[in-house]
Amino acid sequence: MKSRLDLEIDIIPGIGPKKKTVYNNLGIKTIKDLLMHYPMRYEDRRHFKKIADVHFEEKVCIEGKIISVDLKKPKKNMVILRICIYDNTQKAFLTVFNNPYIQSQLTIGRTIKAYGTAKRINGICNLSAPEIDFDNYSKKTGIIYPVYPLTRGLFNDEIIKSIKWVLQSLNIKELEYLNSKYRQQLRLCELDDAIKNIHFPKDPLLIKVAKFRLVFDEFFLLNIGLSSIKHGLVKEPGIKHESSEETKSKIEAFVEELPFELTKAQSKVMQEITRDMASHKPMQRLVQGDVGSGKTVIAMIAAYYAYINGYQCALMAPTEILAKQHYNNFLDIFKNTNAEIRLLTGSTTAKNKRIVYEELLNGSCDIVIGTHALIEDKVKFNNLSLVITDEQHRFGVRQRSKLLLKNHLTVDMLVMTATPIPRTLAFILHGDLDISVIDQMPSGRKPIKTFASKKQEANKVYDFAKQEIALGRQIYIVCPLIEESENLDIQAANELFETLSESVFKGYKLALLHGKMKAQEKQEIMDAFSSGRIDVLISTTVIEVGVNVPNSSVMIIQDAQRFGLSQLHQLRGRVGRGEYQSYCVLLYEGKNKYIEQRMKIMQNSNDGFEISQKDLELRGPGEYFGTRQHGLDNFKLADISKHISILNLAKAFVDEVMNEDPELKNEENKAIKIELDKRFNKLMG
Ligand SMILES: Nc1ncnc2c1ncn2[C@@H]1O[C@H](COP(=O)(O)OP(=O)(O)OP(=O)(O)O)[C@@H](O)[C@H]1O
Repeated sequence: MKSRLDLEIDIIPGIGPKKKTVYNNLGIKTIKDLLMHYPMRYEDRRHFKKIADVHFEEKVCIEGKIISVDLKKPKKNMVILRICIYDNTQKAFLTVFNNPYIQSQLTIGRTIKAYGTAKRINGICNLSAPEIDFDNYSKKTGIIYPVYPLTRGLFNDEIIKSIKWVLQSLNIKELEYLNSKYRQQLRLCELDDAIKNIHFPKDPLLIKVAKFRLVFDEFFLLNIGLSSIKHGLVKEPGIKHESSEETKSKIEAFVEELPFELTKAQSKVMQEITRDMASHKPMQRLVQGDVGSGKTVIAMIAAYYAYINGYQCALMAPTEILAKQHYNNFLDIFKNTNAEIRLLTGSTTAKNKRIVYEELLNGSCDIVIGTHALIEDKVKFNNLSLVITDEQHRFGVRQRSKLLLKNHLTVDMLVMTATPIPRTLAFILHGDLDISVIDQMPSGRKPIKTFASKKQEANKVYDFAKQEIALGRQIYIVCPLIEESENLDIQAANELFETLSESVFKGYKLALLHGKMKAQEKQEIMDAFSSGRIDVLISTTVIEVGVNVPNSSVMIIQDAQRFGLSQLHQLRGRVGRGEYQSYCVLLYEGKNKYIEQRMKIMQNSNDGFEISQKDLELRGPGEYFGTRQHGLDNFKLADISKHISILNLAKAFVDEVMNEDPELKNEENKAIKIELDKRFNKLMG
């Protein structure tokens, strides 16, 4: 049976069709939505002050007996009441404009309570347009008063009245979905109490208790939802890769032949992946690592493992440049194997595409590397066992699950991301994946030296860059993305390119790279830069994603104040990839504490995880994660930068419940399942 709480809000007295539309504009359709429209702040109006003790310019509650009322009509349609009250200490004036209701209630000697900002007029306390309580009037004083997000045509008191009606007339106990055993274990209050107290708290402590419960709910439901997706997707058994001694020694030999020794962190992640691939359960693993921590080689080992088992592997990169780069790296590392490796991107000619399609279908191609071109319907595999996506950018969980659903659910899936996010948060963004972390850099890397410099000092920075060029190195100069339009952005890059070619870098080999260039043109420029034929590459943020040119040693970022810290860290990671000491110069403009603080963080830390944690704290989750859907924007109270401990509690509880009862079929979890089905989609946006 449908609960009355699921009914639309127009069952509430006073909400007609017009008001209903106004509420709808706030996203409030049902009674439940209304209950979840939480106050954005509170005014503590519990205590009354004696008029003699009132500080001016403060917001106060006062009460006193009416001793006189003065009525003025300065204009047509304007009535001003000046009510004089006295409380045995002093008198005060309440100035009320155009309020016939109050006017009708005023009798000398009656006690009146008011809340407002106290001003001193002629030495006497005056509250202009105060909120007034008579004994029988809806309370505005003596309470903690909730202040709600509003919209045009809706007043705070209307919301208060509507919510009060719901709390008095309907049974909100039925909202509870966690049994008392769980609540006790988690030290959570009951949901109906949380809702009552978040709206009408008698004590500030009760707001805390209520918030704790409601924040927990948001984290818990999103998380258990993601976890259910994971369990739902892995119902079918997957491909079990052979894990015999022979296979193991083949992998060891492959690793042995790499031009470097794996770091401990890489070895650990390799173990995690090969263990997943050797099991029947389809792998769904995310590899997180700082820029340059060596994720690609991990992908190669996984691909090799699939290959020696006679299966095919597909690697999907976000851009053509990256796909090509991976392709070349794979060709190099696999040169002593017989693996057939192909590239498939948007710019592959129709003829070559047909050939690759054919080879994938008949099984003669072992490893295919490409862009989104790989998920076209025409691409059919002979015996695919491993899909690797190099995300670089964060995809929403939903997009990825779509991608998975469209493809082969039972194949092993490896996701690589170069956007380190705080460990505590990774499971929210990637809650549908198991997570491996490469938390160590290859040895011998010299940490990049970072400097922040005012824009006016750019010429000094360019001189330094020239010294590096003289040593045989190469330089990146990054122009900011101008938010309003990509065209402006390109125009700015063009202008910088023209100016620098004509002035400080006259006689040097400069090139420009931006997002709107044709794929082939971009590729040619990147090839020229990779092979050392260009000294200075001026680019928009295109290069943020994973380009590897070990000879480049200086990264100059223009208008660095416009970038997020994580993005700056990503950009910086384009240098320091080879044997040379590398530098990153942040050219910035503007003077404020916030900018300087950010520049300092970049100078002091080279750790992507730490930087992203700071970035999150400074910018808040909304901006940090951008506009992509991930469920976080839809939290009402939960804030991942503030509520880490509640988040951890929710996560631990999700793990506990899902380990015991992954399909949420047990009696005690049935209500959770119902709540999840109702609320998860809302949380996912
Ligand atoms: N264990 C290692 N020892 C030395 N060099 C390594 C090691 N692992 C990887 N490398 C080298 O480090 C460089 C960066 O590796 P890779 O491109 O895989 O990094 P990444 O983690 O994908 O970085 P990004 O996210 O920035 O693309 C490459 O030139 C690679 O050959």
